[in-house]
Amino acid sequence: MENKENYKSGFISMAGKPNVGKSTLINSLVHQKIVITSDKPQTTRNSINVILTEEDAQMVFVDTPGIHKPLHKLGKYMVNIAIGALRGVDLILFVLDPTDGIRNSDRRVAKIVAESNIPTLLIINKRDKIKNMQIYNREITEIKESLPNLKGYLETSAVTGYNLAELKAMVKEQLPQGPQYYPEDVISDKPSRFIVSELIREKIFQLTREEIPHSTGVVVEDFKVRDNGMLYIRADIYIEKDSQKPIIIGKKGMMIKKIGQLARKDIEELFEKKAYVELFVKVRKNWRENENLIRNTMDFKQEGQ
Ligand SMILES: Nc1nc2c(ncn2[C@@H]2O[C@H](COP(=O)(O)OP(=O)(O)OP(=O)(O)O)[C@@H](O)[C@H]2O)c(=O)[nH]1
Repeated sequence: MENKENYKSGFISMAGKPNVGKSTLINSLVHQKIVITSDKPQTTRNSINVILTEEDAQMVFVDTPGIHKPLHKLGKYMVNIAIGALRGVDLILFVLDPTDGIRNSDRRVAKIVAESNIPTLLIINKRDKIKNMQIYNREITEIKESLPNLKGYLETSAVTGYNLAELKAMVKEQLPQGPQYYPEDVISDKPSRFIVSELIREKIFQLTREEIPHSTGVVVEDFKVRDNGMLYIRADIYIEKDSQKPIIIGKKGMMIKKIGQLARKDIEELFEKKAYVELFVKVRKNWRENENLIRNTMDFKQEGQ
């Protein structure tokens, strides 16, 4: 940890219901794809630190699962992680997506954010999709008034980049003076194999529908650089039912091939190396209720990062 004069640093937790754009905002702020996104709610399952280091500040963004009413043990785990990630941070970015209306689910998150008593910026995201902001005035004012530690308000678009420079400036302004927690070249606190398992999971979220994405877990069993400099990755995809197997594998193996191809593209870009990705599908009945398997898919093996 390096101490520099007049240097600012801190941990910034994202808070919001699922699908409001928390992960997309982080990727856009750091100009790199580190955390996964999809058009389906509950994509993020764990908390991940994404680090943005600049001349005068280091911002550690904590991506969190969306806060929702959990339906299974995995969901409870996710919500606990999201709420836990608000403890002890320097700033909360509370993200709303009004395109879906401002609802009780947002008010429940507002209550949790208010109770944390941590300085908060209220972010209205997906501004590019909103024609008339006026119609949300009443609900937004109500949410603002419910946050005793509100320090700022901003409308953004994580997709077009609208107001993201302003957002970064507002974040910096709120951060205390502090040390550089991570070396300059570190972009995430998670090991490579975890990020790889997330990239594979993202493709499943993007390519499959209904209960399939949410029933899937990915564990990277092998991650190594071969003598020829190529990355070799072997991963298991867990599903919950035999009937889901033909869907993940697809006709003549086309679906699993596509998942592997798209994941390989992202992996090669991120690690700047050619990669070989081998995927296996395994049925583990009700794995989302199984503590050990949840940990296997959420956590990671420490060796061979
Ligand atoms: N038009 C538009 N779409 C956005 C914007 N931000 C995010 N999205 C889209 O909204 C969807 C959800 O984005 P995510 O970043 O995965 O949302 P999240 O809040 O991290 O979701 P969870 O992981 O479920 O908590 C994706 O399809 C994004 O492309 C935005 O500013 N404008």
